[in-house]
Amino acid sequence: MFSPLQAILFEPPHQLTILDQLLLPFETVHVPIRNLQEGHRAIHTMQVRGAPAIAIVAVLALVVDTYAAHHTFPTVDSFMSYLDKSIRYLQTSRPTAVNLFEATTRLSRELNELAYPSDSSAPTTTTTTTTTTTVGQLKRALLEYGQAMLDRDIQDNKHIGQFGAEYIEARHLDRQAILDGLTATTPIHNPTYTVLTHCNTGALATAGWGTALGIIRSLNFRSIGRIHVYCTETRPYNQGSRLTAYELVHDKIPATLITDSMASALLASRPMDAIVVGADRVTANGDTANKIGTYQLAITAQYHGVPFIVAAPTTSIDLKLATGAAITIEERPKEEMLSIYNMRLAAQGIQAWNPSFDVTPACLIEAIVTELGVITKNDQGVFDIKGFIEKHRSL
Ligand SMILES: CSC[C@H]1O[C@H](OP(=O)(O)O)[C@H](O)[C@@H]1O
Repeated sequence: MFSPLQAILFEPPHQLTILDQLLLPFETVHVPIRNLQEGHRAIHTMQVRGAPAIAIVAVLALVVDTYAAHHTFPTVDSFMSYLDKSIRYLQTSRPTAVNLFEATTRLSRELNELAYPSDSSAPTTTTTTTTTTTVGQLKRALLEYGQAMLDRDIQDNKHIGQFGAEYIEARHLDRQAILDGLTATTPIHNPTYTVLTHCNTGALATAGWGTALGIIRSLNFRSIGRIHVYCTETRPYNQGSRLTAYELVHDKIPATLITDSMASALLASRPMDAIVVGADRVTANGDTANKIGTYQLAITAQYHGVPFIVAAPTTSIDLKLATGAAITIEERPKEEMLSIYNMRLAAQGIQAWNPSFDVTPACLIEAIVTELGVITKNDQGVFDIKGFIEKHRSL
């Protein structure tokens, strides 16, 4: 049974259904995903979107496809060959978010290790019994991998929410104390936290709770009645006005919608505890690809002395890329910018540039909130993301 903010419903092993986000908030329509092609199309057309959500839908589309009654695999090799071809196809759906690539690459590695165990490490014995993996075991492993992605994402987001809320509370006291000349330990009674967010990074972009919006949810839970959220429209897909506003109203979190062009004027007009955004791909140095408009929010945050915080599960971190210069930025059809709901918004004949993401350099980012904790810059003023992950994964 779908809940109102649920983007993905998986009823293993055969049924995957998504909420068609192109129609929100005006219509609630659930769409079955029965095979790879339908999964690829749902991601490519942005019926489902959000870096974590598209990775989960891609893998679960592969699950329901391989479990389809008509789909038989006579040998392990035939299954693995189909898996490899399917993963390459799914990876063509959208290029910028790393989550889909990370999830499917890890899936391929794990299933190959299962299908073709390397016995080279096995001790030599006089009588060897080789246990061959069956297609059924591989399909089961694929199903469990997809289910684990759903479960892990929600847990990651709850941790991100907790770490991020605590960080903003601490910064609020620090900032308030500085503003009032008080010591950082001076209790500030009845603080009101004001945060600005961009795009949609909530339950609709993930398996639940959300990343940047997950931080806002956690902050709201801890400070009921003492938070006000500003969200940008996020043209041209309007993730903010259509999806984030929808989630904030659903959760009864006090919030105000602004146009993208109002952000600097907003920061100039009132105190802002933080700008909190999501991420599609964070590179090893902390450069972050996120929804178009994020970069200019980071610039205005810097100018106004407002903490700029990125919320990113480690599944959105790409340590293979040294900097953001190497990130592929998706360009969407210009028609998505020139019209809305089939209504033309611009003069006929005008050209349009429609990049779906931009890259915010690490120098404009104060903190990266992950499920392992908050990454801040070291004494050299840079992020050591690899070192942070290795340290916290070993704990
Ligand atoms: C936790 S969602 C991360 C990221 O994905 C969104 O992009 P899109 O709506 O195009 O899939 C946006 O950039 C969010 O910040």
